[in-house]
Amino acid sequence: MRVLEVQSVTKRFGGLVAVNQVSLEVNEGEIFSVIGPNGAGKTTFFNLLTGIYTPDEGRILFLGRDITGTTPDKAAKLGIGRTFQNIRLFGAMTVLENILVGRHIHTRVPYLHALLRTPLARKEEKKALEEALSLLEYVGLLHRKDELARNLPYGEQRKLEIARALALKPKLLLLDEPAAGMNPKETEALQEFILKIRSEMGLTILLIEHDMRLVMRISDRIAVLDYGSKIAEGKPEEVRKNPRVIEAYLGRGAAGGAA
Ligand SMILES: Nc1ncnc2c1ncn2[C@@H]1O[C@H](COP(=O)(O)OP(=O)(O)OP(=O)(O)O)[C@@H](O)[C@H]1O
Repeated sequence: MRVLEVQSVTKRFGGLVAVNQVSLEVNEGEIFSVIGPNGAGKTTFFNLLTGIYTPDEGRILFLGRDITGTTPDKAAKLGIGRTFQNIRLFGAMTVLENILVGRHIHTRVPYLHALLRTPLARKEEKKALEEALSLLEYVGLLHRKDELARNLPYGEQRKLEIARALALKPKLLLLDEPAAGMNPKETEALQEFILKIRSEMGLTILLIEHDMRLVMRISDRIAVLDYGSKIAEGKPEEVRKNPRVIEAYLGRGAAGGAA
């Protein structure tokens, strides 16, 4: 089944074409990576998928449904979860509270019930709490549940951010540079974690990542953006050997970043 179908999507910022007629399809269960030198348009592309930006041209279909120009809230409700390049946790809230915040859109208690703390509201709250605790246990952060998010080691903050996205029960998970700032050991653990949630939670994953080792190991397919345009797509081995991809990276020199 096709989870995501992007048809010739373009996004301009004034005279700059940040995403230029990009098309791609992602199938159920795939780990699909979007790579490219700095400024290639990767994050803008994610922002188009999650309704932060509306494309100037093109269409986006999610599970066959046209979601072009959706809002971030609706995208989340439909089943698109994401994490951000710069960790966006609520630092002054506990680990558990961060998960509960992520989950609230699935709580179906009418406002008045919540306000009056009716039995229905209390039942929903209990369910939310149980689910949050079991998610924390699943990702290995249960022992941290009462700690403030900002006091967690970096690798665990990243994990918590992913867990918060998982609390929305997404079908498609967008990870924007999850390995950024991680040491090799943390990156390896992250790799195992992504593979685990993909298979055990039946997720489809779209990944932006600069760590080429991780990308090459984990991806089923890769699309390469350069100056907003897709210049290559294929299996890791095909992309690695593609002369246009090599040129795009080498052309930017060492300052252009590794991905
Ligand atoms: N809100 C915005 N307004 C104007 N220009 C923007 C905006 N967001 C992104 N851009 C520009 O669009 C281009 C693509 O940026 P984007 O952040 O999508 O690239 P990226 O591939 O994610 O880069 P990086 O790997 O450095 O995160 C860049 O030239 C950037 O400066």
